[in-house]
Amino acid sequence: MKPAVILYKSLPDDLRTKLDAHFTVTEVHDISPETIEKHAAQFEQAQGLLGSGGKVDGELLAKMPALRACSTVSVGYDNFNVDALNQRKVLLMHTPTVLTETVADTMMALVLSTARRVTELDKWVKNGEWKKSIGPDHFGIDVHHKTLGILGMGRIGLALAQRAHFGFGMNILYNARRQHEEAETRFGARACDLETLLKESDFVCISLPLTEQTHHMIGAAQLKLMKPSAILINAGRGPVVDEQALTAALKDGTIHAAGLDVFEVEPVPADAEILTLPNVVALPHIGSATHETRYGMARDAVDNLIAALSGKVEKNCVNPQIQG
Ligand SMILES: NC(=O)C1=CN([C@@H]2O[C@H](COP(=O)(O)OP(=O)(O)OC[C@H]3O[C@@H](n4cnc5c(N)ncnc54)[C@H](O)[C@@H]3O)[C@@H](O)[C@H]2O)C=CC1
Ligand SMILES: O=C(O)C(=O)CO
Repeated sequence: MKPAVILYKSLPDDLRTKLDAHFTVTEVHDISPETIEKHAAQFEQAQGLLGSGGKVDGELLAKMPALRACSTVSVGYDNFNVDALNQRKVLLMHTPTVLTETVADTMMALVLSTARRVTELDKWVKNGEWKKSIGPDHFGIDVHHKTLGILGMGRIGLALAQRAHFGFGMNILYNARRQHEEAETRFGARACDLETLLKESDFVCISLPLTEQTHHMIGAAQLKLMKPSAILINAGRGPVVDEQALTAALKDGTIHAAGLDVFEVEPVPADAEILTLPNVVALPHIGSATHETRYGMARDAVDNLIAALSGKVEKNCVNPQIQG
């Protein structure tokens, strides 16, 4: 008999066919309390869980006694209680690598669009405001040869450094818990403490995971250390930045602008004050959202679940140590 699996994200047809070939699949809209109640028997029998978003915690695990593996269609896994999974010996699979370059592209897009006021001036032209050549009120600031500081020098941070250094001749600073030899050799990146990075960077770029340590790592005190001309880019997770403090800093000129792909609450409420600020470029968490990359993530998530439930895990596992 094929193992039972709960799918909570729709998949391209060919990948769904592949999943069906290996498992008995119950597709649900999400993993909300309503869905769990409605499909209680399927959740109870499921050995696998595949999807993205939604909390996977002790409460859910209690309703899934047969669960052996979770496969998230994401690299970030802050919505999973990894300790609870470890206790239950449930494997957690994710999709690093496949999305790295695309997310770095998105971060570079935020760097360019904030510095050169792309979205603001696009609206200005479309609203018929272009009556003569623009003056200093509408000028942007240069990106090339400036200093870009990276918080989270992992896969995405490294891909961003490559673009910034080779594409735009930028100096790279980074703050990390360990020295990153590859970044230093390839891009001349300089390791520094958080305070130095904030003080010296023209662009502070966040590609950090959300953890207890990174929650509100950037608040009012840190924003005050930044140059008034500096721009903050966040494509890691919203709660790494105290959004209230950021809103205040953007309003009073503590910093120049922000480019945000992630927010403390997602979807960000339409009436959030931060969305009213002209010096904010806001994206709806689309860091990895290209046709090619989203397909690659879904493909890897399917392969990851097949590997995990057949005892053949070789890569993409967050907690491989739990295997017997
Ligand atoms: N906006 C979007 O659509 C996307 C957002 N992400 C976010 O980006 C994050 C990073 O992804 P990857 O680069 O693939 O992960 P990674 O694990 O390769 O890189 C994360 C880096 O952050 C560092 N780090 C963690 N805690 C730290 C701390 N307290 N202080 C300093 N450095 C710390 C790690 O040592 C690591 O080098 C994901 O966890 C996810 O939250 C990822 C993909 C898409
Ligand atoms: O992969 C992730 O962590 C995302 O945020 C979406 O691509």
